[in-house]
Amino acid sequence: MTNPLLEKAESFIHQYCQEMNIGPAEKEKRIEEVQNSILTTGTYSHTTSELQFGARAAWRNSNRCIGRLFWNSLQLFDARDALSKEEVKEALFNHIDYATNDGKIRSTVTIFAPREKNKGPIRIFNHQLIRYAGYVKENGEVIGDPHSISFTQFCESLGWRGKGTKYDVLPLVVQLHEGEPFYFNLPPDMIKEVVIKHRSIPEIDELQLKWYAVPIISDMKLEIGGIDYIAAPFNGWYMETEIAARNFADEKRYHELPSVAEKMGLSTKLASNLWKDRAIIELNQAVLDSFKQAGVSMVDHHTAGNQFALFEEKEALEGREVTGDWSWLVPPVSPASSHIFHKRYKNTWNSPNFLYQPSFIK
Ligand code: HEM
Ligand SMILES: N=C(Nc1cccc(CNC[C@@H]2CCCN2)c1)c1cccs1
Repeated sequence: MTNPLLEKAESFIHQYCQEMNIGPAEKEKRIEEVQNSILTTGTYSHTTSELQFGARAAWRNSNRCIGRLFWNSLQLFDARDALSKEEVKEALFNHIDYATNDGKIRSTVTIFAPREKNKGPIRIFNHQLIRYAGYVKENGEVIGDPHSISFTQFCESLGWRGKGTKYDVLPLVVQLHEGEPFYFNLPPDMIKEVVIKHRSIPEIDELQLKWYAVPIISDMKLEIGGIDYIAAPFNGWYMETEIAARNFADEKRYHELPSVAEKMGLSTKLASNLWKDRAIIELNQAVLDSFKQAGVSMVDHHTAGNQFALFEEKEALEGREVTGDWSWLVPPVSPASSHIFHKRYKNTWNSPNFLYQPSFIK
């Protein structure tokens, strides 16, 4: 009778030992340790070194990520012993502080305890550690980020109240061992934000747009060698198109293109005026300039594409095939100007990896 966890564990240890140049004797010893643990306790625990390699390999295997060139420089915080509210809060604050690094962003992952037997582990309910609230007013008007409406309502059901502005930072919501979810606000001075201004179109500044500096995904599961780390927040830095061509531009997000076009003095009457395209380009330019001016790390979509090409070359030298999800890898601005557009990628899913997990909101 094959034990699925045993197979995944052995396969991961083989990969770890191969890539870390660990000899056969030490490998066999570790394999035996893991086998015994699984057979006696039903699970096993990673060494910190295995955890660090596993998280880096998971980033390297993330098919939808254009930023993978730097996979081997991911910083790990091992928070598997953080089991109380205070310790979890401390670990999350430490992540935000360390990653932000006053704007010189450091790619970081914090890994909390995995599911142990029946003890449900820690679960973070936020999509990202820093995210703006979304509200629907009586008259149906939406304030803030529409993408956050349901989570904002959930926070309010826990007793949280926002100011009701366009940029209210949501609280962190955590559940410990299947207990009642609890929330806590982030100290405002911990959250770095960038006000968006344009170098040569000052009218755009009048829109008073801003965005937070560090994207920290907190709702994905990190799977390593058959172990599911369901709380493993990770961050990199933004590619400008994410903010300027999606978060601000999508009709179902901040829907700012008509206002940007109007500030630019463009007529929005005819689609063939390409007013949307002109607005998107100037918004991308403003986001890039503002982040640079603020000393906050960010990559433009051309540089990111070139870095991805380098990643592909390096992987080929290592004898690894790059897997990818073309539809996510191509940037949403000038896609055909990127080499990615003209290539195909196998979208096979390798382990370790980051995966979606069922959202908690009922
Ligand atoms: C260092 C700078 C980084 C940049 C510029 C970058 C860029 C991106 C972009 C633009 C996306 C598409 C997001 C979207 O369209 O919503 C993405 C997806 C992704 N990235 Fe990266 N990334 C970086 C670092 C990281 C790190 C450190 C990790 C994990 C350790 C990571 C894991 C992922 C994953 C798992 C996805 C897919 C998310 C999903 O399926 O929803 N990335 N990345
Ligand atoms: N630059 C980043 N962007 C990013 C990466 C993964 C996932 C996401 C969020 N994707 C979902 C959003 C929300 C709707 C459509 N896009 C953003 C990073 C976030 C964390 C590490 S890198």
